Amino acid sequence: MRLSIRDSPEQVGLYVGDYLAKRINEFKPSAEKPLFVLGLPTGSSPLPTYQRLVELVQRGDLSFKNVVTFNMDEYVGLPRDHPESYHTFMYTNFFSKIDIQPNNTHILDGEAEDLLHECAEYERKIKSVGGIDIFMGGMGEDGHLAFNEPGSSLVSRTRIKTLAYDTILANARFFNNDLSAVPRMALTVGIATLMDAREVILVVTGQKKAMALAQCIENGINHFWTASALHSHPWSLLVCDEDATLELRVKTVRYFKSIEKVQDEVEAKYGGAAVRKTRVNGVH
Ligand SMILES: N[C@@H]1[C@@H](O)[C@H](O)[C@@H](COP(=O)(O)O)O[C@@H]1O
Repeated sequence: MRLSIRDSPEQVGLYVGDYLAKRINEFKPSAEKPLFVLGLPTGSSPLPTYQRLVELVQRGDLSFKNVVTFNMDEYVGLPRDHPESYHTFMYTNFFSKIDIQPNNTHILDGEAEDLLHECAEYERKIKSVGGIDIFMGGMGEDGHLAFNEPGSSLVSRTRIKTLAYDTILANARFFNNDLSAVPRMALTVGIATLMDAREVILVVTGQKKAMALAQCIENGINHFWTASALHSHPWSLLVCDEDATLELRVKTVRYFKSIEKVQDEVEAKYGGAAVRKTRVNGVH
C-alpha cells in the first residue's frame, strides 16, 4: 500500500483527478474490453476529485464515453430522488456534468423489492464487464470502506448492512442533524468486492479521519478498521491531505514522503507507464 500526502483537499482532488484522467486516456478500447470500469464513492472527500474530472471533461481533455461506473453503496429505503440519496449525489455532482452514457452508470437500488437479489445481480454485473479496473473510495471516521462498518468480514461481498451508530451520527449532518432521518441500513459492496478491483485508490482528507488513517496505516490488517484490508491488495494507494496525517508518527509520514520522492525520480527516468507495468506484474 502506498500513501501519498498532499497539502490540502484541493491538492488531493487534483492529484487523484489527474491520475484517473491519465488512466482513462491511456485506455484503448478493444473488442474484448470495450469499456474502462471505474468504481466510485460518494461523500465530501471525493468532491474535489469529481470537480477536477468535470473540469477536464469540460475542457475537452477527458471523455467518459468508454467508461462504465459502479458506485459503492446506497441507503436502503431512501427514494432515489431524495436529496441525500447517493443516486442524487452522483447525478448532481458528477454524472450530469460529464459525457457518460446514463446506462453505463450503476448504483445499487436501495428500494429494490428483493434486496438480496439486487446485491447478487450487482456482483454479476461487475463480473460481466470484466471486473473493476480502478475502485476509488473514501473512508469513514471509524475506518470503514463503503459501508463496511467495523467488524465487517474482510471477505464480504455486496450485501445489506446495518449502519454503525457512529456512521449515523456522522451522516446526520446531511439530514438537518436529525438523527431519526438517517437511514439505518444500506446496500454496500463488500471488502472482497473492493479487493477484486485491479487497483484501489482512497481519498482521505481532514483531521476527523486522522485516527482512522493512523489505525489503517500503522496497525496492520484489522477487521475493526476495514480499510486496513488494502494492505493485502497488490495495487492500492491512499491519497491524504496533511490534516489527515495528524495521528501518524512523524517517522511514518517521513517514510512515505521519502518513498514518494524516490518514486518520482524513478518515474522521471523510466516513465509512469513502465512503473505501472512492474506493479501489474506484482512488484509493488
Ligand atoms: N458510505 C460512505 C463512505 O463511502 C464514505 O467514505 C464515508 C465518508 O464520507 P466523507 O467523505 O463525507 O467523510 O461516508 C459514508 O459512510
